Amino acid sequence: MSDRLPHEKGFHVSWDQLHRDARALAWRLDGKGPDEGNWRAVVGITRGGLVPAAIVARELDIRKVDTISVKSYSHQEQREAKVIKPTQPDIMENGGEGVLIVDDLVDTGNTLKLVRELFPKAQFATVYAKPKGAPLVDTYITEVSQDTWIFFPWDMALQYVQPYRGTE
Ligand SMILES: O=P(O)(O)OC[C@H]1O[C@H](OP(=O)(O)OP(=O)(O)O)[C@H](O)[C@@H]1O
Ligand SMILES: Nc1nc2[nH]cnc2c(=O)[nH]1
Ligand SMILES: [Mg+2]
Repeated sequence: MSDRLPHEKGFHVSWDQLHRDARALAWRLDGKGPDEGNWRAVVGITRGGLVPAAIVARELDIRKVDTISVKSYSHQEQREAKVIKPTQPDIMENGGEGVLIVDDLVDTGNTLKLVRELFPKAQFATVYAKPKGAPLVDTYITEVSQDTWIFFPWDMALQYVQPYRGTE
């Protein structure tokens, strides 16, 4: 069992909000790459990093997009982080220098710690960050408290809610 449960609060992110926040991340990273402001590739940490990585790659016109698959959670329970699919070998050259690594969020930092060992010279960016993991990210957009669980649009559906004042 994780010592991170239960989460007191929920932060529910819509597709629209995620798109805005991922664009804001791209805006912040624009022109900051080592080669005349450019990065040589974007790597999304699957699965959560896939959508933000695609948005950042589109905004910054980065055509080389790869993935690294890391699994560390089963629903809200944390397990040991494991790489279950690496990137192409050329992405790892020179410690990942010039590579932008994108994830949806950093929580405890376990996932990024593992990926940073593989890419010590890469730039790390997430859309959201919790305080414990925030020092492991170079750039992020929004910080939420450690006792908040972030719900992404792909984990939610529209549904009816009761009005605050019931009709008895
Ligand atoms: O900072 P940490 O405590 O390591 O947590 C952050 C990681 O947890 C989630 O991934 P998860 O392992 O749930 O897999 P998923 O991206 O496939 O949903 C999230 O997408 C981050 O990658
Ligand atoms: N969806 C989601 N996955 C996570 N993995 C670690 N923390 C979180 C979180 O707050 N939300
Ligand atoms: Mg993930």
